[in-house]
Order: sequence, then structure tokens, then C-alpha cells
Amino acid sequence: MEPYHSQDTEAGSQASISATNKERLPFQESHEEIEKEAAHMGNFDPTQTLNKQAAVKIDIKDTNFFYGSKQALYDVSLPILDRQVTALIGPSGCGKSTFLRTLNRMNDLIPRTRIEGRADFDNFNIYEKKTDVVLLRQRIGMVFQRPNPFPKSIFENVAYGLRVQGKSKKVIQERVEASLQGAALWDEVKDRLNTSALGLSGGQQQRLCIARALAVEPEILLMDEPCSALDPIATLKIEELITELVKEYTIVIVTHNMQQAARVSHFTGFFLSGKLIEYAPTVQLFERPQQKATEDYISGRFG
Ligand SMILES: Nc1ncnc2c1ncn2[C@@H]1O[C@H](COP(=O)(O)OP(=O)(O)OP(=O)(O)O)[C@@H](O)[C@H]1O
Repeated sequence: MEPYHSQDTEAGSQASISATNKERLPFQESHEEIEKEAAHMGNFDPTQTLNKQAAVKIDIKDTNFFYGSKQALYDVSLPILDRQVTALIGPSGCGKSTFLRTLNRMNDLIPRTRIEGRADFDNFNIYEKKTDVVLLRQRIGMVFQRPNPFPKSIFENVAYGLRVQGKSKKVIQERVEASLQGAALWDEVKDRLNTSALGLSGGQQQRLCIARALAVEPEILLMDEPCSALDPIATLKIEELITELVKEYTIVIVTHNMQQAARVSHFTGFFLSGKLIEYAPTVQLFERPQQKATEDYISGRFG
């Protein structure tokens, strides 16, 4: 599929987002730990890894979505680019989560829903009835708003999908460790893998859920406001993790937090009333929005 092309020239804006990366932190507190985490984040600048020529991983065209007779998405079209972070922003109820859930068919679990359009992934349309959703959800994993570990041990949480797949003991052992490493949790839990996951802090639980998603080796990770239940430090850890994970995975993240979108994403889509108003490289969308509604939203005039 064709890569995404944009007309902008963003040399100037790259420099400015890089310079303001630290200033953009949304938190008023400035105690030591936050400062330390923030200093880490200062090293990450998504404009440095923005790749407008990246291959299109999922090509979404003219998506309409209905809850019964209520239409929640209108003609949404956008590409999800390979190994880039795409952020979805917009006011409450604009359809961000609904859209995210169309990508791995999570809305199928809600009765009386209907979808039109297409989302081409490899050589098939995700929305087609015949799509194998179990396989799809292995390839397109999901992390939810609230960490939702199973009431099992840390090890068993990560091993879960692998056991379902019937993997050998050796493979399970290896992948559990690799996934916990990948989710930047290994060092904190390696000595207590057999204790309950429910004993972990909220931020650790969310990283465990990321490890659980990674264990089945997905290509894409969908994250639905993964930091909304976390404190500032745990939030920064997840953001840092996202910037690491995107080297190997394609990430789509719904966030209410515009600074978070600016800190971690390469591309941003702004939704309003079920419509995708604007989609562009993040730096461009925030610094030179093309639509008045985008400008009003990002400057805090509504939402
Ligand atoms: N299960 C459902 N049944 C009926 N309507 C729903 C359902 N889930 C969401 N909606 C409606 O669809 C619209 C889009 O909701 P959605 O949750 O996708 O928005 P959102 O932008 O993610 O909101 P938020 O930021 O508050 O999570 C809203 O009007 C919402 O009320």
C-alpha cells in the first residue's frame, strides 16, 4: 500500500517541539521523582522518528459505525502507519474509543452494532464477517483504560494467551520473560513471578497488561487511554515504554491528554461528533492545524 504523503515542511516545527518537550509536561507538581522521569522523557522526541514514508499497516476507508440506530462514526478514513504512534484525540463522546475498537473488532461484543466501510490489513478487510477475530486479536492486541490483570500470578497473566495457543513449557517460559522485559517490568517482578498480579501497583499492573498483550507477538497495539487511571510517574513510565515499543510495534493510542499526544505520537487524528476532522503529523496538527475546529480544540476553546 502507498505510504502517507503530506505537503508540509516541518523543519522549524521539529526544532520547536523538541525544545518544548519538557515544558509540555501537564503536571504542576515538580517533586524530585517526576523531574527524574521527565528528564528521561526529554530524551525522546517523536519528530526524530517521524516517518511519513512508513508503509500503511491498516488502511481505513469510509467507516460508518452504528450502535443500533445511533450513528457513532461518519465516513472515517485514515491510514495507520507501520511502527509509528498514531494518537486519537477529541472531546468526550466523539467516537475515539469506538473507532479504536473497530480495529480489532471489539465492538462485536456489543449487541446490535453495525459497521460499514473497510479497514484493509494485509490482504483482508478487518470488518468482513468471515475475518477470524481470534487471530485478528492476536495480531492486533489491546490495552484498556483500567489495568485489568486476571486474579492469577504475574507469570500466569502473561502466559495466558500462550497457554490458549498450546505453546510448549519452554516457549512459555521464554516468552513470559521476553514480554516482561519488553514491558519494562521484568526487573521489578522477576523475584516474585508466582505472586498475585493484584498485589502490583496500578502502573505495574498496566505494564503487566502490556506484557500480556505482547506475549502473543502482536504487530499492532491498541491503547485506550492507558494512563487515565495512573499517577504522573506511572504515566511517564508508560509513555517512555510506548516510545520504546514503537520501534517494533505499530501503536494506536486514544488519549484525553493533548500533551501526551504531543509527547509520544507521530501522527494525530482529531475527532469531533463521530467525524475525523483532521489527521496529520502530530507536530503539524498542533502547531499548524488546518481546520478551525482543531484549532479551537487544541487551544482549549472547547472539550
Ligand atoms: N455501548 C454503547 N451503546 C450505545 N452507544 C454507545 C456505546 N458506547 C458508546 N456509545 C456512544 O457512542 C458515541 C461515541 O462514544 P465513544 O466512547 O466512542 O467516545 P469517546 O470519544 O471514546 O469518549 P470518551 O473520551 O468519553 O471515552 C457516544 O455518543 C457514546 O454515548
